[in-house]
Amino acid sequence: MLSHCVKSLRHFKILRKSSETPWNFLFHSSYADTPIKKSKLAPLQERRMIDRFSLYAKGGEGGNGCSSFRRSRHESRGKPDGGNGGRGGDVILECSPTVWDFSGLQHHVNANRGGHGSSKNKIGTRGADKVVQVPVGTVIHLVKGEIPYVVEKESSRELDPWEIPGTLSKDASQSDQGIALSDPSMAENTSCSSHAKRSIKELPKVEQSTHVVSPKLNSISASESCSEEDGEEPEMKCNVAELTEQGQRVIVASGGEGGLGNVSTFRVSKKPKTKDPVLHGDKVTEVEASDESSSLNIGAPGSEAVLVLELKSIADVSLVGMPNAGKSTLLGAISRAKPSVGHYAFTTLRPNLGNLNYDDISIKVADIPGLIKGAHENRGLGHAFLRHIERTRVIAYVLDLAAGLDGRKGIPPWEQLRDLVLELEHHQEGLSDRLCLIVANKIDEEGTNGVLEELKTRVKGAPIYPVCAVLEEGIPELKAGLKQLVDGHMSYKLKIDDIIAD
Ligand SMILES: Nc1nc2c(ncn2[C@@H]2O[C@H](COP(=O)(O)OP(=O)(O)OP(=O)(O)O)[C@@H](O)[C@H]2O)c(=O)[nH]1
Repeated sequence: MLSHCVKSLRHFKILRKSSETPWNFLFHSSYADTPIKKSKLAPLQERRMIDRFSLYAKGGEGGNGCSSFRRSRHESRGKPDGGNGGRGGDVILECSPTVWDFSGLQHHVNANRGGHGSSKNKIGTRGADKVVQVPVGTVIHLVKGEIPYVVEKESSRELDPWEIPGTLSKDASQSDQGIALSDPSMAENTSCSSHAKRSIKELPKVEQSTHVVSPKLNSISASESCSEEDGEEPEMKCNVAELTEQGQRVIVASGGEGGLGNVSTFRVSKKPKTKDPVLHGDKVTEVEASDESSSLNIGAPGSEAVLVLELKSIADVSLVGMPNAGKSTLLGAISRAKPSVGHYAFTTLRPNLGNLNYDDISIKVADIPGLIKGAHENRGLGHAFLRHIERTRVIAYVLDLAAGLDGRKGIPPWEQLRDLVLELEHHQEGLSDRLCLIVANKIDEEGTNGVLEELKTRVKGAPIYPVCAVLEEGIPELKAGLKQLVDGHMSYKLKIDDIIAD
């Protein structure tokens, strides 16, 4: 009875403490210096995009083979009947359009180990694969481990040059040569992929409707491309594989083979040495196998890989402009996308995608967060978003016609254009050298007609489309121009010399 009272008193004290805690917590949290962490459920635009991610992947260990003997009245010495261990699971990256960035990923991913073999020649179960969903446009760089191999759907098509990372500045023939092993680094890569192909025969199929092909590789040598961005990763092999289509899969770490059961080892060494057989009913289980067979019956470890995943958006057109130029408003006007719009700079924190539907084709447009002068040196939102422009075919420069009008702090549109082109060139030489057009936005504002006329005299080499994104004026003409550029009926490229700035 006394002990019961003591217990309930303790319980009461605990309750009192816990009932105080929330108040203390609220009190402290409201005056805390540290910023409150944003919930994972915050709207996408409020969260910073994670477009580069390091991942350690380990395939599951193979299960051990079993060593067991079956005895019957006629076979007093017993026949081996231990089954093989099951294969370990693979770590697979799968391309999914429902994933935006790498924020939902874990840095360590281990696949499950295979089941152990058992008596009556039962093979261990195959370890479960770990499937990690990554966004469309994920490029894989390899820090350690083997080059992953792609398990692609039958319907997969050949990639266009702007979709293969690193080939943008090269012409198609160069990249073809690269793939045809003109480059020694490629030879190395391809030897790895052929190794992968060899090992594929031993692996069970991941999906019945799939076939295994070598990864899309390019001819950039690892050290060359990695030294551009991160000095601390000198050994990294860049762009070893990429995921560009929904459902595409890449095995980045494969499971180890299962160990052999004594049914199989018996065939390998015809004289199995057994010690101290222990009788379980009509079955004899070997307590200690010979050294040779014991090494064979242990499951092999899974392969390990250290990867860096990088996201490069895939769109046909990217809207590139200074903050507040009206890119998000424009994306909303030309497509059904509903990006956030604000009258302050850097409303857009991650690229928004929209689909532009025509009778015959659909064009994907990406609204790239605002770039400012020095973006390539990580100013503003930094150079992370310049990467997304690398993977688009057409650039639509969105200029704010009203920015430089009297009494405003902004810069005139021709200077905006020059700064944008220079930023692209600083990030990657030749990045601005692709099909483009100019969107002269905010034509509804007073005094912008004169600015537009001046823009036309100062910029040659690319068509200028005057629009008012908020009122959706000039949108049909712009949509027609974008279509003509994308389907190749129009071809304009802008050079820095085509812009006359002050
Ligand atoms: N007058 C006028 N204002 C516009 C027009 N288009 C956009 N705006 C305004 O310009 C401001 C910025 O628009 P956004 O679409 O957020 O600009 P943004 O380029 O996406 O800006 P960031 O997210 O900073 O890159 C908003 O207040 C819009 O209402 C236009 O055609 N005319």
